[in-house]
Amino acid sequence: MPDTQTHIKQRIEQAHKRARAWQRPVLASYTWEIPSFDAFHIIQNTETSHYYFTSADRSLEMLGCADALVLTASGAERFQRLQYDWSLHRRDVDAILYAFSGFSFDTFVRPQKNMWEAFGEASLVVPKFLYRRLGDTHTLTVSTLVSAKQSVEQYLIQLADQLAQFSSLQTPDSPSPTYTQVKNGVDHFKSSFQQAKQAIKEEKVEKIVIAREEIYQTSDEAFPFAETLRHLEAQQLGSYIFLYQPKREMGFFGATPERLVKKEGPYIETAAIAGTTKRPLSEDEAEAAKAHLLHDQKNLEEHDIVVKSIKHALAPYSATIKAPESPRILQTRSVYHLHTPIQATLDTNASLLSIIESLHPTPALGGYPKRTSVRLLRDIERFDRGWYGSPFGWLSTEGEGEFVVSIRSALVHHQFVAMYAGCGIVQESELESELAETEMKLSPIKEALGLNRVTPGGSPS
Ligand SMILES: C=C(O[C@H]1C=CC=C(C(=O)O)[C@@H]1O)C(=O)O
Repeated sequence: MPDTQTHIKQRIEQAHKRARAWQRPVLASYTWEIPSFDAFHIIQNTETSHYYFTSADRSLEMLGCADALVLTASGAERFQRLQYDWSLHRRDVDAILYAFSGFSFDTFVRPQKNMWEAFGEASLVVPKFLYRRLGDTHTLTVSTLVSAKQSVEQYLIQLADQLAQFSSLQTPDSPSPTYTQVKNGVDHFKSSFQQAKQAIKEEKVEKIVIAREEIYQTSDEAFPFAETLRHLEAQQLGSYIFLYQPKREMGFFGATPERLVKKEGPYIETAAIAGTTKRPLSEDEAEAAKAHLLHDQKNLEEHDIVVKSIKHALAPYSATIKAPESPRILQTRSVYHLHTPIQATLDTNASLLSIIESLHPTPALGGYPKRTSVRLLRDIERFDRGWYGSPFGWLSTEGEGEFVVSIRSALVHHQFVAMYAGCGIVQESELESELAETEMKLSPIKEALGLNRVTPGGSPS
């Protein structure tokens, strides 16, 4: 690929000159079209960090490998800090560049050590190698942070070596660990439920979303990330599939139906997804189950709080906000949700990250009112949510991007896998049905690990 090499060299030379002049490292990047590519094959066969995102309709797929630039931030200002640092770096490149980004649910630091320690409170990564498929167009972007301390030739040799490795990958057997449950989280959930109901009774909150953490120990040090994601992608149609794996032995992944926000120019698309019922096994019962959910007062109330709160969060930025009067049904493989798509047109040049800051957590994951419910959750829940229920997605140097709410997800930490599911609690909620709902919500991940086989209710539309 002589042309590609020449282009990469030119970009690195240019960045090198700037790095000398500006006395700081400068990003260099080059993108070219490549043939179609199996992202999971790369995840399985490389020891680097991996970042993965595919849209619910599978029209967009992104895989990042290794890190060119990692920005982190913490504390209450984490969204603005990350935005500020990103805006400095994004001026370095003349081409469009993409980054993966994820956040913790809360910035409250629990005193005890926990499995989420390596993830931090806010992170943005420009991968060294980014494979991106949009429709039928496949591209590879190579990015590197160039400093004046190293020569242009050294950068070129490193990149060429790494690229060569990708084209000569062996296919080792995928690990197939067995899993032993070490925590089912049921007792904690029951206690959270009682406390949530009490807080609602005392009118501290109208709604609060409590979560359950279930943990397994694996028999094998190597977790089968690629195989698990391949399963989720094939089975959880209509859900976004994501992975943030900073190290071989640590990764957070999931298959979420919930878009937090997509931004294209001034156009914002988001959605309220709250209110759930089991998807029946037979298609004959499907219509009755949908009709019941669409008219169930408890679920409608839970949902309505989310719609109102999202509209309220978007109002300061928006010229128009559009949403249907009543919710529709969103179906996943195991559940039906109440779903209201919401569109807004921005009348400010607010960044994607500041919109995310305003939205997160919506009452689909936190509660209403937002601050009180997040504060209450710190006392109620006795585990760290980490990145569960948080914004995860991609953004470009042009300010566009798409973030999901990272539910139906699991954390791999060495030989442990922690999976998470939550439920919105309102005044009418009942313990047994909420507990059953957490089971339904855990089932996609469990199924992907082979922990239980859920009979499919058909394919989602
Ligand atoms: C908190 C979760 O789901 C949220 C999203 C959709 C429906 C929900 C519900 O009906 O309670 C939850 O608000 C989860 O899956 O862990």
